[in-house]
Amino acid sequence: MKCIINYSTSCDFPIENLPYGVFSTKDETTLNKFMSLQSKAWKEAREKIQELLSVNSAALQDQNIRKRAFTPQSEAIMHLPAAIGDYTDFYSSIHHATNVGIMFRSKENALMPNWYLFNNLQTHRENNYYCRKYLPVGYHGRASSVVVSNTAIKRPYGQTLPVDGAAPVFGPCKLMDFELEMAFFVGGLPTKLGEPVKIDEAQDHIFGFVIMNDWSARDIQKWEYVPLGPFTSKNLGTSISPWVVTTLALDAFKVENFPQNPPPFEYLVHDDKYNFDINLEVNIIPNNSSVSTTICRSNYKYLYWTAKQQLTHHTITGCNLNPGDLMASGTISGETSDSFGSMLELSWKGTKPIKLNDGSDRKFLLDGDTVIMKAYCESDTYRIGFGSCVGKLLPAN
Ligand SMILES: O=C(O)/C=C/C(=O)CC(=O)CC(=O)O
Ligand SMILES: [Ca+2]
Ligand SMILES: [Mg+2]
Repeated sequence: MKCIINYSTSCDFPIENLPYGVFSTKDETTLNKFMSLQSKAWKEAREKIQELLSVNSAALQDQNIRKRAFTPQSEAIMHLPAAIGDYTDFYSSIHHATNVGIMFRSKENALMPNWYLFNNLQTHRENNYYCRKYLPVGYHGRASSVVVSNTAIKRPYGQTLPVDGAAPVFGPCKLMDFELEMAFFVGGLPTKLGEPVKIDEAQDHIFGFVIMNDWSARDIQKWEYVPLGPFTSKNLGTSISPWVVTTLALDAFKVENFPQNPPPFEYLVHDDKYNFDINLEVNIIPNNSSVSTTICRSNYKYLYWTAKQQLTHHTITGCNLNPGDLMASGTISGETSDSFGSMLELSWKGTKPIKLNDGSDRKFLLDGDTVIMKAYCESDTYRIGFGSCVGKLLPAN
């Protein structure tokens, strides 16, 4: 496909991508209505826009029409792509779940039996194909605190337990972290309460993906999470990138699913590929510095559970979905230490400081740090980028 607009091969948004977003010079305030159309309409819109943008199309040859049709990116102020009614965060990377479990609990109790049932004392890495993994663990997050990229995040106050067995203290979070995630927007007609979405229909409700930073206050989390899971440690702000890259654009980058052998319960089984080869990276720029350091390189394909399985499991009890709902993958860590998707794991609870290119080091985030997450797929001929998800950490009040 050749586009009417010139761009370099490293451009995130070629004609094969066509992400959707909302910016303030337009009348459209959210994409919920468009997301609520059914998947054949998403396909039709994409094909029409691709046709209009291709070099052979007559429609945009007229300079006046072009002026009306395009807004320079520099003049557009990006907003959240949708009014997010509900937001859920999964926990679908087995590497992340194991690492956090070891640090929050112990090696023996790292994963709960619902995530992973140990058959013997082997680790999951030795025993990966022989043990049972039951369900995509998740928690209902706080939709009101999801913000668009470039919104600053304030270090929160909270209760923490500095010494096991001693009394908790109240003060600013000392172990501020990011979580490298991707999230998908739910699309299609709203579903009805009491009517689960079948695994074969799940793809019709997955509109497209964004990059997500689930900012996490680790010391607050460790004290508060038992037994209902994370609460205030995760509602201080969750950042997403503004452009929703459609599942149609990602189709060319499908790869094998993570092996699930023996298979999960029938309602979660699907044979088709629904995993994506999306390169992910996290960069940190310290306060008053221009020196960026890439501290993590990971990939969406390391996730154990697919987005279809997440969505189907979410609705198995009859929970209803609305277009514009957001479902996040959970932190995406690979097996190797350079692919861990959080500071908690990269610095192994602060025991292994991370060297930055400006000479400083980090155990957790410092005030003024800017966290920049990027995601892209690459083929020989083009690149499907997600842009970036950026946030600066401000000091506590
Ligand atoms: O208690 C634990 O094992 C950890 C829970 C989380 O950190 C929740 C979370 O946000 C999951 C994730 O991003 O993978
Ligand atoms: Ca998370
Ligand atoms: Mg959050």
